[in-house]
Amino acid sequence: MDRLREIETDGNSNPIQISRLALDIGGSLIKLVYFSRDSGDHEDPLNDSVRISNGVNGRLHFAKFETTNINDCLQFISANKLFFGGFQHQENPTNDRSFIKATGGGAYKFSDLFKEKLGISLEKEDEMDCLVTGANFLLKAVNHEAFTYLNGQKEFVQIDHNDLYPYLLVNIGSGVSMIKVDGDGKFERVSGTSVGGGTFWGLGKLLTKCQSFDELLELSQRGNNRVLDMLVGDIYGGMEYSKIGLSSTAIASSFGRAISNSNELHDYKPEDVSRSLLRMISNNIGQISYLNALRFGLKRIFFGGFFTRGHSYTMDTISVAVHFWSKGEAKAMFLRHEGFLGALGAFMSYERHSLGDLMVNQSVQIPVDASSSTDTNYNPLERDLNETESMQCSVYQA
Ligand SMILES: Nc1ncnc2c1ncn2[C@@H]1O[C@H](COP(=O)(O)OP(=O)(O)O)[C@@H](O)[C@H]1O
Ligand SMILES: CC(C)(COP(=O)(O)O)[C@@H](O)C(=O)NCCC(=O)O
Repeated sequence: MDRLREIETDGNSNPIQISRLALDIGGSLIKLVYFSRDSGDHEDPLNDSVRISNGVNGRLHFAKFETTNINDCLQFISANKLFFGGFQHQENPTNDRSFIKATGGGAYKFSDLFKEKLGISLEKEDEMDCLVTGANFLLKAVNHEAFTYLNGQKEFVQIDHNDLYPYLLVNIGSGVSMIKVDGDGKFERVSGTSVGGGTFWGLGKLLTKCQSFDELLELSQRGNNRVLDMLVGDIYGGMEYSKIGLSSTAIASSFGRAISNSNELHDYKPEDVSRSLLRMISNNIGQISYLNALRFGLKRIFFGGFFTRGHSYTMDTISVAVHFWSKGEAKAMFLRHEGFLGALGAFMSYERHSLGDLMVNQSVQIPVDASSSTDTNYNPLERDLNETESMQCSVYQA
């Protein structure tokens, strides 16, 4: 519980003031974004971005919990008094003590629970709207947010604000949503698939008996997909099918090898099962994403959602699929704050609904303590699930 205490004080034991909390309660994970004011001592006189007139300097914090452990999340919010960061209704402050902006299906499902346990109302924001707002904010305001990942090489993408739209946003959460984004608040959900992150975690759990998502991902790193996947060469006697552009090592049928012998599930290593599953789902999402990009002539596809978890094999497979099917025409890009798009969008919706009360400074700096995620060797798997991250920013009176 040290972490809970940590965020109640700054390094000098001054209480940190939390203002504004927003939630994205999804099928698998609850994401929290909240803002804490800097105590004056923390201001950096050399940093313009945290010195905006009327500005309140501070940090945006990010945290997540498994939705099945929602009580831990409630306890976290309560112990840190994060809900005082909600807003009072302007029209009738006595009517409702406070409310918090929340998005995702859980904002509906758990509305009564929040009221009962914390005495706060969840003010619901549309999930797709929040995803787009969060993605646009990150792409425009955060340096080194988007990157490509191919053959183990991570390259940050410089975003040209005047040439950002249109793009395809693919959010891989429990399920997958594909959204054509044409501008701020201008978007259309053009497709989706139920074969997503929940499928990988759910099927993987059943097939490997893994106890956690991280364990399943970690297993995949040690697995070999060729044990279970049927390759073109398996069917064509070691030869390629060059006429239709398939090499002998291309996967002809995911898990197809399991039919060619009398092996039972326990005869396969969980590592190999996890690897084939991750490859199958990532490849499928990459392909469907490309097809949707093709439908609308989009060249840039940004992937968000916590399925990717900054994991090399997942991102590599998605990138290869987009590259292969588009013949190099379309580009897959990933976001460092991958799973927090919806929560950020909900966070930013306070200003829209409170008549321009607050705005987030657009020149967000990545602080030293979050810089591990700009490191090309950054491995989120080495981090604690509920670890809080933060970035320096200003919120100011409009
Ligand atoms: N620690 C974790 N526990 C469970 N699932 C995780 C975890 N980390 C990553 N995931 C993956 O992320 C998916 C959820 O992504 P997210 O964007 O949060 O979607 P949702 O809003 O549906 O919860 C899970 O289905 C799983 O594939
Ligand atoms: C219903 C959802 C928007 C919920 O979002 P999630 O909690 O998965 O992030 C998503 O799971 C989804 O888009 N599913 C795919 C449904 C379909 O288009 O077939």
